[in-house]
Amino acid sequence: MRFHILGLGSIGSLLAHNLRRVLPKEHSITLIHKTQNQAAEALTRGGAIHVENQGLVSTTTGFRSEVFEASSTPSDPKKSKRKKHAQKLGGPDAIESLFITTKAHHTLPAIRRLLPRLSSNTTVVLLQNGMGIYEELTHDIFRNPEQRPHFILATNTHGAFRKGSHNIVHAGVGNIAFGIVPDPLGRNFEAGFENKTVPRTEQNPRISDISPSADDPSFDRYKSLRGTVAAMLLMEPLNVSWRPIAQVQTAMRRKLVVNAVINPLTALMGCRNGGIFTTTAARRILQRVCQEASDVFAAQIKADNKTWLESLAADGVDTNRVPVERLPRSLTRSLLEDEILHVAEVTKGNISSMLSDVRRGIPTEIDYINGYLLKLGSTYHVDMPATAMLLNLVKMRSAIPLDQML
Ligand SMILES: CC(C)(CO)C(=O)C(=O)O
Repeated sequence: MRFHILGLGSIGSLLAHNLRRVLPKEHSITLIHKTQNQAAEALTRGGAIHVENQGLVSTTTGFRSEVFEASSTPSDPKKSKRKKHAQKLGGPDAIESLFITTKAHHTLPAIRRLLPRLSSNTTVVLLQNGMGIYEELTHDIFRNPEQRPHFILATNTHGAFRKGSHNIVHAGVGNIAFGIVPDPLGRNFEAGFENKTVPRTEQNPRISDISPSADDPSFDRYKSLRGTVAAMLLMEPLNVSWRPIAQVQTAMRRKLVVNAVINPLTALMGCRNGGIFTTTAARRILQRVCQEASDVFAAQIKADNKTWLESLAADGVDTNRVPVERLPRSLTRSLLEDEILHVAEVTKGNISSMLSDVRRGIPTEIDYINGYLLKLGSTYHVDMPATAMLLNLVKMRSAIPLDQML
């Protein structure tokens, strides 16, 4: 199979390295570089990725490389026509499995440029900070559910940073949890989790629920999904697990709130993650944002329940006995606070991604973090003044140079 990785920051490179270690050589892994310069630079280093973990360095080679700028410009109609043709034939330009680890705001433009190479047989894995990217993709690009690629949503707690362009330090070993977005054609990928014939502890996901075998008449449609899930589960050093999509969404919401507090505060204060919660003032902000986030998640769940119960009632079901979803305990204010304090402690030496973006003068992911929460707030009529204040301050921090020594 052919795997492509878009976004070669620390997490993208860590992923590429671990994939290369577990996949036999006949499966190609292509690193999509942003510029010719970056690709050339990688080549001078033999195309290798070095990962340091507790002082031990391991190296992988054998990657293919592509340049995003040159190979994917949609303004060349001839090229794009060729690619469409190649893709129809399952040719070398078609992308089978695409891991996206770029900044959230780069996703849409990147997907637009790769579009001629994607089809409903492709699998796209979104492994990024922030939320709302999948919703934007389906709203703006993949409007027809039957023609969209398979999507895997993943959340990551590994800590890694770059020490030079292809040297990555795997500083904090965490985990990656992923779930598969339900199939528009109705195949139940999560049947294994719901198997009532075995005890709860044995209700595990099964690759065969994606596609039983090569005899499956729809094998081509699900081949890349099957291959991508299998490859992800092989990456043991990254502690990858396949979970029900609802659980992954809860994990993503928790991570979102972590990022909605730690990232803006560190970017505004210019301190490491461990430096923020040393004052009661910071703890007050922490409590407010967690309360707002918890309230908005509860309002969203309540509204979803209402819509669902109304549709059941319209079908004549007695909805008084139907069990409804409740706010998971892990999304209550106090557990969100505990999680944020824990993450700040275990990543105390980190420079957050938002502080790093502000320092480099590049756009932050604030619109996909606090901005996503605020969109939920306006949809479900929940006031979120502390979340909004952090968003506005980060926008100011990006726009106005600090320490002007007036
Ligand atoms: C968890 C945290 C805050 C670690 O630095 C992070 O995800 C980030 O910096 O974006």
